[in-house]
Amino acid sequence: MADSSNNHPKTLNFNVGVLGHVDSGKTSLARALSSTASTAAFDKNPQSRERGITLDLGFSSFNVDLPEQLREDSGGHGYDNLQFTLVDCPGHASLIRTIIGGAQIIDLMMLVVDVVKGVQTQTAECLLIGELTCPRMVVILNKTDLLPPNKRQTAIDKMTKRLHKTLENTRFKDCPVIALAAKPGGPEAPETEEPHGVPELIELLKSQTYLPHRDPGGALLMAVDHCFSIRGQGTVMTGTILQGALAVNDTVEIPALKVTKKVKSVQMFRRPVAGAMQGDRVGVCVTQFDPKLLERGVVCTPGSLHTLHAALISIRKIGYFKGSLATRAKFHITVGHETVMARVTFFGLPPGETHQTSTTDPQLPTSDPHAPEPDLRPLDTPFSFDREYFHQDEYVIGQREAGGAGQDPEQWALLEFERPVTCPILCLVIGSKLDTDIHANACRLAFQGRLLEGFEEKSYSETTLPRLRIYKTKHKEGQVERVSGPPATHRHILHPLTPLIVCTHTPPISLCAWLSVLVPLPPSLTPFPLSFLSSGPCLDVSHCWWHWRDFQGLSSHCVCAHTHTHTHTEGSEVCTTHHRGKLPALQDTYTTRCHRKSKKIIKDNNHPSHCLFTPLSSRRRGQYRCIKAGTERLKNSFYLKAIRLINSHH
Ligand SMILES: Nc1nc2c(ncn2[C@@H]2O[C@H](COP(=O)(O)OP(=O)(O)OP(=O)(O)O)[C@@H](O)[C@H]2O)c(=O)[nH]1
Repeated sequence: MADSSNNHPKTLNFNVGVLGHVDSGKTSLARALSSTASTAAFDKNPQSRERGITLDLGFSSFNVDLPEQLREDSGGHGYDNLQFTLVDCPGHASLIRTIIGGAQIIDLMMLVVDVVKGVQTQTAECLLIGELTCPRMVVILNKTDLLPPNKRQTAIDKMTKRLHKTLENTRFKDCPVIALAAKPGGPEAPETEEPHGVPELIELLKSQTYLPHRDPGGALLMAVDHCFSIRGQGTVMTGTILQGALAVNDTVEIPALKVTKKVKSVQMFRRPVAGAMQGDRVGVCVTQFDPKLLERGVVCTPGSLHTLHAALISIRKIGYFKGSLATRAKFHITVGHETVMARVTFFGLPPGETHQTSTTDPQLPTSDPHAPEPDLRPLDTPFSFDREYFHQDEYVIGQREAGGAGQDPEQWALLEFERPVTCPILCLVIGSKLDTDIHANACRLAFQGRLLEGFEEKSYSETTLPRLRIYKTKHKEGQVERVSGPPATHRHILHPLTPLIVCTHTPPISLCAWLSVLVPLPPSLTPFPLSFLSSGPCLDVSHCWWHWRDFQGLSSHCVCAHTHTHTHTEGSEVCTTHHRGKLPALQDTYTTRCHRKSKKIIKDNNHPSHCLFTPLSSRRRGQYRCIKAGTERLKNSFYLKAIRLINSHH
């Protein structure tokens, strides 16, 4: 929001992110550009902080005349001048955590490249972050003073060409590249040494500006990057308004601490204002709040943010990531303004199905209507609890060689956070492997996505998660042991000739699946009609979530089938109940087999599970190892049952 006071000119704030590899000269560049450097940006002296409401380290600004295109473009806004707020991003691993919050309000990115070293690992990562968050970019080739004067221009031209080639397949194709020296002579040079090429850069930046999308509507969301107290006034939180608006006397919430505070005053670059809106950098003064409680975080309209234990996101792999994206792997997830570890489960549409993708979701933020559209296709992908999804052991990559469009199929992921995170719905999510060696020359950013659904309850896995219907395909084969008539309980619903086929070599979970092999004998043994199989009378598929597909064949020797089953335990529970209650024949077969196998293990000293059957020293609790011992293997129903059997037979 522009300055509300009539005494001051109306200023348009334009946020410029300064990103690049470590030591490429980002801070030097921000320093060279900033005429109105805030005290917090370049002067860490606490006394200077107390002089007024200042901004956090890394934020500085400078004002210029309103460029021509904004005069024409500004419609009824009537801005008088333009303020560039520079967001100088840190290097190293902390970059990703810090920048994603800030990057969501960056209107333009300056990618700083050391002209001698060229594109380095982190340059590429910054480029990716820019692609995800920012519509425009300018590349700065810094440290040109290090090039020998006679070869300088040739080297700059060569590097510019290489960069254009690198950017060819990104949204920043044909973006401007400018060469300069932010601090000629390096650290040893005197402070008086003038930077080279800065006026040209300012002109270039002015030419690249556009009227950014600023909307005061909706709930307030402000990213706080610094918090400190001013004696006699209160506590000041400085940050950027990411969404909505803020005014003096508003009540705001600090969701991480679950407290609400009244806004006493608001300042923008040391000038008091009545209010501010999306895109503005502000200092917000509240009373009776200990600044030590909040270093970084968010402030919002009370009740507008949610604390999530898990979330469903749309997902797209970042092409440069070389590692695997496997289900159950852990990633660093940056969601909103927090980074937390989470376990990821991938899922997609059932094979052969495609989604109706909406490419114009009105809720998705777009900063610049004139900017080239990024490929947000998978991120827009709607999700519904009403349909079934297909479990994926890993992220599926599009088949480029097979003549396909080359795009990855639409897919989603379930994120289960290690600790709860507070964030808005539909916010950007970035998954990364921040523990990868920073010198490994590998991209640490693994995937991007958009948060579609959040699970706020701690017990989400029992309450809301079962609504998510993901199925797996299983292929099982078993020998037909015996074909007999149906059990008495089923006689009234089955054809008198219905056989019961008992199969061997089926582990407990699939034993449940084999219950479905209670089918009437077909006139000829193969093939089975699908519709008939999926509505088999043995199991009520609508309740137990077992379906049968592609029944491949049945003979007196071999049964072969594909099943798909939901991954939740509820499905198997129901099946087990069926199994125990209604099919004694199968139950007996399994019991006999368990007993036989456990005796074999007891005799075999070398069997890996032999130790589980060691007699206990305490005779009170049974003869063999306590079944509640809790090892991973004992959770398997075979061992539970086998030990119970052995104990009871003793
Ligand atoms: N010769 C020369 N040295 C430069 C130039 N710009 C920056 N430097 C030097 O490069 C080093 C790194 O500069 P910084 O501005 O701190 O780099 P940075 O990218 O902000 O570093 P991080 O924030 O730690 O990633 C310093 O020693 C600077 O003096 C330049 O134009 N020429």
